[in-house]
Amino acid sequence: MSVETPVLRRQPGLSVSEPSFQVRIGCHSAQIQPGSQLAHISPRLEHGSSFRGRHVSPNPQTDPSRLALVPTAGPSRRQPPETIDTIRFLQAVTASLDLEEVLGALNEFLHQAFEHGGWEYHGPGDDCRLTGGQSDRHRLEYSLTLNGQALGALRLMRGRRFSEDDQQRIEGLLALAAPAIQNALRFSHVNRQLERDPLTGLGNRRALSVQGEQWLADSVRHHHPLSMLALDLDRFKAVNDTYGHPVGDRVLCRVAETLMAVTRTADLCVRLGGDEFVVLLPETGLRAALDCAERIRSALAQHCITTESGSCIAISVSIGVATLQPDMSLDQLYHQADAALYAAKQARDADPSPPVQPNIEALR
Ligand SMILES: Nc1nc2c(ncn2[C@@H]2O[C@H](COP(=O)(O)OP(=O)(O)OP(=O)(O)O)[C@@H](O)[C@H]2O)c(=O)[nH]1
Repeated sequence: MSVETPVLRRQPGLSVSEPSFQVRIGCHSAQIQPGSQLAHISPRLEHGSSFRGRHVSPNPQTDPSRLALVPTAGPSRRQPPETIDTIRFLQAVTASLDLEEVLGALNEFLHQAFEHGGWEYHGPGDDCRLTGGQSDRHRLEYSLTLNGQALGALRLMRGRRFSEDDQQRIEGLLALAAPAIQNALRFSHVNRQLERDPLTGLGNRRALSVQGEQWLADSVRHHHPLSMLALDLDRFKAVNDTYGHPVGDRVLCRVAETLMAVTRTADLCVRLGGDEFVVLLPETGLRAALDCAERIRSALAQHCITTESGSCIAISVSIGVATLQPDMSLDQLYHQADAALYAAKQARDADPSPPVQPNIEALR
């Protein structure tokens, strides 16, 4: 297994929006000089128009929109330069705002031209990794930035070495694709924000719907269990009334932190609104869901929120537990969990002394 060291060039600017675009090669980053624009796309170019470091010429097939990116060093004897239809390339990578589709289109194009066998993409955060094809021996790796924004890292793999010509043409295409990758990253960021509860940072109702429908379909397909907890704080209104909303907000945030701490990374924690939360537990049956509910309850009961005046606010929560039954929809699963929660609250109200049994109910 070898990681190919991309060729470091003296004039490595690969800019379509110079001077702020960089293709960083490996751990070395290239400073773009103003005026180092290389792959300027214009259908009205005279044959043989030359740009610094890159030679752009129209396709000999007389189609003015078909441009070839050819290294100025001249075509390699080993491998004649291939014509790359940049218009079609741009149409393909900009056709969607979905990151997976953008990278799919990019790699399909790269595969046609360079026959790489596999690729891996790591987004700028740790939360996104996309792959295609097969891992292979020779690797070309780039970390991409555009206008100072990190766009993640792309690794291309194939069984034979990438020549310098290959690398130059790949870098030109990455430069062209960079704005599409940036737009897709922004789009996914906006989508994530739409699914986030601004106060606690947990998912919101939309996240529950999007992720829940997917997990429900997976559960049905693979006959795996799926459980849901519906949580509601006990007498939260009194906290707000006594200590004020900012303290109430701190309580809500503490509940969110606790949910995140005691559930698995694979679980989804959501604030539906007010003092209502939902935890969706994939691959989890009723017994394990009840255990999870008890872990949440006891973790919340162990700590209190200290106010500025030194008061200590205990956090108590009621929890309803439900497990997916055949032919149930996500809404029905939620209504089951909510009905169990209602039963837990009723049991609490029937006996207003501090509960001997935790306020956890499951409808079976
Ligand atoms: N601090 C704060 N309070 C909120 C927020 N959203 C809703 N609330 C308050 O949450 C409280 C919810 O109280 P309820 O669920 O009606 O009742 P409760 O006092 O918890 O009573 P039980 O559920 O019967 O135990 C209300 O006082 C709302 O005003 C918020 O974002 N921040």
